[in-house]
Amino acid sequence: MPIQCPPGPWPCFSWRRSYATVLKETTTRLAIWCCCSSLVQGTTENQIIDSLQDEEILLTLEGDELEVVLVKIGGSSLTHKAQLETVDSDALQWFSNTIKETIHEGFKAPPLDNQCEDSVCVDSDMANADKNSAFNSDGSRRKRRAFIIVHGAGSFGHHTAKEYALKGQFQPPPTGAAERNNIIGQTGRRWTMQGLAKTRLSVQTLNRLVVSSLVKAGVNAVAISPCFGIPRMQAHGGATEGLVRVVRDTLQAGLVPVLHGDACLYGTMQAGILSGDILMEQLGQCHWVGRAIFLTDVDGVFTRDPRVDPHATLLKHIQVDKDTLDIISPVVTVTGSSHEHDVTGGLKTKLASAATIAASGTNVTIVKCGTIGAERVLLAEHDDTVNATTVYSGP
Ligand SMILES: Nc1ncnc2c1ncn2[C@@H]1O[C@H](COP(=O)(O)OP(=O)(O)OP(=O)(O)O)[C@@H](O)[C@H]1O
Ligand SMILES: C=C(C)CCOP(=O)(O)O
Repeated sequence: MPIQCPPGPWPCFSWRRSYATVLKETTTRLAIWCCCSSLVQGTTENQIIDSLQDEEILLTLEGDELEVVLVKIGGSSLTHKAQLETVDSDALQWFSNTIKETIHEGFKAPPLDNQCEDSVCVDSDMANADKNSAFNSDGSRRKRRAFIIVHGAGSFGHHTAKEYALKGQFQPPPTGAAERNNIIGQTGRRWTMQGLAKTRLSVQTLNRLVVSSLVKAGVNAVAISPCFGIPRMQAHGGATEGLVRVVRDTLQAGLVPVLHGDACLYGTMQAGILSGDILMEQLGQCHWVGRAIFLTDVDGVFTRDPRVDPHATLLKHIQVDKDTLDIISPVVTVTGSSHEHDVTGGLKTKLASAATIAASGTNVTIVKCGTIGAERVLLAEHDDTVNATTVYSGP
């Protein structure tokens, strides 16, 4: 059968970019092969097909194609940021219930009326052909929602990090002579590592609360602790391949990965803080991630910090340049977090991560946790009437 190329031109800058962009616009493998092969000179058909096989395009579960949604619940919403190690139980409950209501059944515990004996289970709803069909009534393939969850640290981490002078890191660590110049004495090193150990323990305590709440709600969630869990993950990130692989394997098994900002090594003898916003940036650029959402404690991005300037107005759309990552429009002043213990840069870091994700072709929304608007954003049912900020790349 002749292969029909979808009409171009496609916005391709490199093999990777073209691959990712086209994937988000079509789910037809042959069309992808066709577009890419006509644009990437010197790449043979076999190389392209090998590459497609290496990086499986579609994620499916129980026969359904998955729409993978990457969501970060910020520490400002999940905790009372000013009070050491205090969770906001209402926010956590809202989050777990909302995820349960919006996720594909395949990520949930089986219904109570299913019968399982010696690991062999009979699905009580198996008889319902429509419910279990991989296709919609119009013949199109069913797409069901999967979530990758990242959470911030809030008062489980930022307080301790500040006490031990651990900072958010956004660039790779210095190496060679530059690193040797930074080497601190044994006492300094021990103190820093004590800070790392305590900060990590604190945020892992929150992670356990989040995972417990999701599991209690009936969601099959598992903790993935990035530093020391993902080989070579450091305070600035930098282990994207391993991270992506673990997250993907988890989803494919029908489990919801729950990651968190973390305290990590930075170089060989230093420590620093890996913000959940950096994890969002690393995962949000994957070609199989459909959307990214930041749930925070304000309605979205304002012209200025709304906690400082009551006249600040909400920006519903922010356009970023896909090459420079600069904000094209409108004018926005972002400062760090208004919470005094924050060590990872507040909204400034979030917006930089959002710009990078948007430039890779994934739409990003920033919205207030616990609101109807947030529920609509999670369901992809929002429009301009919802108070939220969408970050997208252009022109
Ligand atoms: N232009 C702006 N628009 C909106 N919020 C802003 C702006 N400038 C600064 N902020 C501040 O950013 C804060 C949100 O960032 P913050 O890092 O605290 O969120 P978070 O992701 O929920 O927390 P965490 O980093 O602990 O996970 C808001 O409470 C607000 O005060
Ligand atoms: C302070 C720690 C341990 C992680 C910070 O992650 P963030 O709250 O997502 O910026």
